[in-house]
Amino acid sequence: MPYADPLSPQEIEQRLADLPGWELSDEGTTLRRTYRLAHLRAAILALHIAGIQAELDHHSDLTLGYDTLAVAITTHAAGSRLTGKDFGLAERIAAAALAHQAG
Ligand SMILES: C[C@H](O)[C@H](O)[C@H]1CNC2=NC(N)=NC(=O)C2=N1
Repeated sequence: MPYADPLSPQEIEQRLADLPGWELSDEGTTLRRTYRLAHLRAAILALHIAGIQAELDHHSDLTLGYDTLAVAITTHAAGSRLTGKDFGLAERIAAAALAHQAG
């Protein structure tokens, strides 16, 4: 049984509409958003995200910058395509970022 099934382009557009500030990259195979916040606060948000990912057993690539935290999500087990798991994780990250007042 696959880890999760890839979403259709229509499903991706519908779910993306509920994630303001997030965009598709890599030919529609990856969800991305860069949050801007002070370095230490970005690191704390990354720690919060790591906890969510452990809970969901689904993981983003996080890049901590000087005053940014960049998030990239795809489902490796689906051949690096977008699945419902990616959007579920992105929705949880968006809620966490709001709580951390990340812009
Ligand atoms: C065994 C475990 O469920 C898998 O390795 C999971 C963990 N987290 C994952 N995260 C992501 N983004 N893609 C995966 O394919 C994936 N696989």
